[in-house]
Order: sequence, then C-alpha cells, then structure tokens
Amino acid sequence: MALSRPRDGHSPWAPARRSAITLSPPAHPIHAELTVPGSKSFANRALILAAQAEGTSQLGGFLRSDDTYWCLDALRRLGVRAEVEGETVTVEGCGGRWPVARGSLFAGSAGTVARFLPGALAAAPGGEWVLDGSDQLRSRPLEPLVQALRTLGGHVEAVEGGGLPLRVWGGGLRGGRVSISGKVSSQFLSGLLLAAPKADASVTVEVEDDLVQPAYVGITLAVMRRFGARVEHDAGFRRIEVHPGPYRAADHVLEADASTASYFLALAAASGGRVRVTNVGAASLQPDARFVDVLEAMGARVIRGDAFLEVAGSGHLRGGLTVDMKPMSDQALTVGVLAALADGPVTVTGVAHIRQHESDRIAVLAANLGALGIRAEEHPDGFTVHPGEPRPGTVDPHDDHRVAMAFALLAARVPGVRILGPGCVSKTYPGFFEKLGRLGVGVQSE
Ligand SMILES: O=C(O)C1=C[C@@H](OP(=O)(O)O)[C@@H](O)[C@H](O)C1
Ligand SMILES: C=C(OP(=O)(O)O)C(=O)O
Repeated sequence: MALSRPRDGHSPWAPARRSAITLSPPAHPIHAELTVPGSKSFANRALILAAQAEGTSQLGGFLRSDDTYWCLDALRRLGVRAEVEGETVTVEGCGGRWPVARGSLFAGSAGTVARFLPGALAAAPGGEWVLDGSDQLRSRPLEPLVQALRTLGGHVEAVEGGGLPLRVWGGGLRGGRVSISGKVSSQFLSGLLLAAPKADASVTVEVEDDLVQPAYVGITLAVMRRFGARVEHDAGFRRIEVHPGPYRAADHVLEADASTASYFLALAAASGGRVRVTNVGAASLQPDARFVDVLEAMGARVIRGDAFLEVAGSGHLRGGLTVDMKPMSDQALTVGVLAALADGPVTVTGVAHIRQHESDRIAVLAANLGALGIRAEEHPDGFTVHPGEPRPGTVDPHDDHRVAMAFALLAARVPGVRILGPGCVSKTYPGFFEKLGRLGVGVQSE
C-alpha cells in the first residue's frame, strides 16, 4: 500500500510556524493563579475507548493539540463520528467494528496513538490497515507490543524494520497469558490492556522486567473501568487480569495536564514568584502531579490541595541532590534545566528510557546546556548538571516539546535564550509561549 504522509507530527491545530523565539525575564516576580489545558494521556485513552464503545460518549476538558488531533483523525479515518465543540468531544462508538475496514492511518508524533491503536485494530472482527507516523515516531520502539499482540493471536506486522509503519489485520484476539516488557515504555502494557477486554477470553498480562512510569498504567485501568471494563491487578501493576466484555459509552471529564502544570510551578520555583494551578491537585492520577516533591527538595514551598497545587520560590534553588525520576520521567528535563540555576550539582537517575522518547532527551539536554555554558555529564540512565551562570544562546529542541518547555524556564533568570522551532510545543500545549507571555515573560518571535 503506497503511503503519502507528513514527515513531522505538526497538525492543523498547531499555530503558524515560527522559526525561533527569544525569551527574557519578567520585570516582576510572577504571581499567578492559572489553569492548564487537558491531558493528552487521558484524552487519547478515552477517545479510543469511546470509539470502541456501544453508544455515544461526551468527553469534557479536551485540549486541541497535535497528539489529540492525530488520535481523532485516525478514529475518523476508521469511520467513527466525533465532533469537537469547545472543550467537549462527542464520540459515537462503533462497538469495535470499524466502519472503514481498509486504509492508511497516521499517528503524527504521538506515542499514545502508535501504542494504543494497534490493539484496537487487531481486536476488530476484520479489516486491514497501515498505521504510520512522523519520522520521529518511526524511530521509536514498538516490538514488545507487536510480539505481545501476536501471542494473543493478533495479526500485526512491521512493514519495514521493527516499528512504524505497521500493518494490522482485524480478526480478533484470543485470551490467555502474555508477558510484556515495561522497561522501555509503559505504553506497551497500556496498549495491550486497552485491547484486552475485546479478546475472546480473559487475558492475564505479566510484566517480565522493570516497569517505567507505572502511574500511566493506573490511568489506563481507571479509564478502562470508566468505560465498563472488569480488571484485577496487584499493587505495582506487574500482574493484571482483564475479563472479556464490551466497552460501554461513558461521559468522562478528562484530567487537566499535570505535566504542563509542572512548567508553571517550576517557573515559580526558579523566579522567586508564586504560582497556583487551580485544576491539577494531589488527587490527580498523573505521576507529574508529584513533581512538586522535587521542587520542595530544591527549596520551594509547596501547598498541596486535592484539586490545586501551589509553589512559592525563594529565588534560590537548592542543589546537591540525586533524584530518581523513573516514576515521572517526563519531568526529568525540567529538573535538568532547573539544576543549571541551583547552588550545587544535581544528578537524575532511572531514566534510560527517555533516550527513546521524542528525542534522545539525555543527549539533547546535555548538548543544549553545553551551548549555554553549563556543564552536564550524560550517564546511561540519566545525567549530572553542574550549575553556573547560563549565558544567552540558542537551544535546539530537536522537535521535542519537553525540551522546548523545559529550556523556556531559564527565562526566569537568563535574558536572551533563543529556542528554535518553538512550534513543537503544540504536541501537548499549542498555547504554551502565549501563556508565558501573559505571565510577564518577554517572548519575541522570529
Ligand atoms: O501512557 C501515557 O499516556 C504516557 C506514558 C509515558 O510514556 P513511557 O511509558 O513510554 O515513558 C509518558 O512519558 C508519556 O508522556 C505519556
Ligand atoms: C513521551 C511523551 O510523549 P508520547 O506520548 O509521545 O510518548 C511526552 O509527552 O513526554
């Protein structure tokens, strides 16, 4: 099947492209109360389950971003009717029998779409599709998921190499036992679990090695239950039993994005200001809602409510610590950039797998800190940053939204940090730089 596809993951929901943006510190410490938009992790799980459900679901708190665009686009190409109005998506479920049973699907740069859709396709009674993605997503791993779906009788084949593009045939999944690796990505396990209720019999999944970011598996199970799935699991999500049954339509309010919230809370810690995020709290299921613990260890004052988080910075960041970021590794770069402003070295461990995220995040962090005059050592599973006086300079995010958002934090104190290709933030938050501007950070576009 010939494929014509965009090479990157930028969607029609991304703002007009700018070649670079230069940031400068706010004139006054930032004091703000703000909300952040919806989480792509919640949105893409709920979209895929609502599409497979019997009946119509309404999902509130939806954010238009690249990752959610490509998820919705793939479901529409499968014949699912879905309408977005304001922050609400209405999805007419097809019961898992995709109305368009042949064709090409595109995941953009969304790991969630690449890892969650193959199971939903293989579990369908019939059909044949090719799922592809951006160049960046093509280079990210998929094999453990492909192998596990095959163990359950799924008909899935990499077209070339081991990742995307992937050819998937419907035909169903049988139940039984299956083991899967969790040390490179928790999304393999999540993708298998989301498909498991559609199998002919119960599926028992065991994690055969380590499991990174287990909280995302908790989110998977919570969203599955919301759509009617019956699931049992141990405390660490290492052994999970999923019973067969249909997904049923459910109205669902998606959690606001704790990863996005972390940048604004970190900005308060770095700038000596105070930020309260009023729609992400300690009750969130997202691991990054616990990132405030790291800010506290670095000297910030934190107030935790069930539905809000507040951070007040002293303007001084404490270093001299080692942090295992495996449970919330999307914030590893945030720690790395804050460390440049701290009073002692900071080491991050437990994040070997982020070398296979949107970029090799450890290498890209070290190279960009180096370009700003900050020494950073790479380790196989993390890095050590030696703080200093970052100088103005250019950051190349390698089309990785978290690199761009983390380096933007330097604007708390450093004038003249220039970020290339800032549009990459639209993967999860197209309005990120505009929001920084409204908080008083100087934002100059080229
Ligand atoms: O399941 C999810 O929604 C996610 C899981 C995590 O990925 P990995 O488990 O691949 O690290 C996380 O980094 C990503 O931003 C979202
Ligand atoms: C790793 C990330 O995304 P993805 O869902 O593409 O894996 C991320 O958002 O940091």
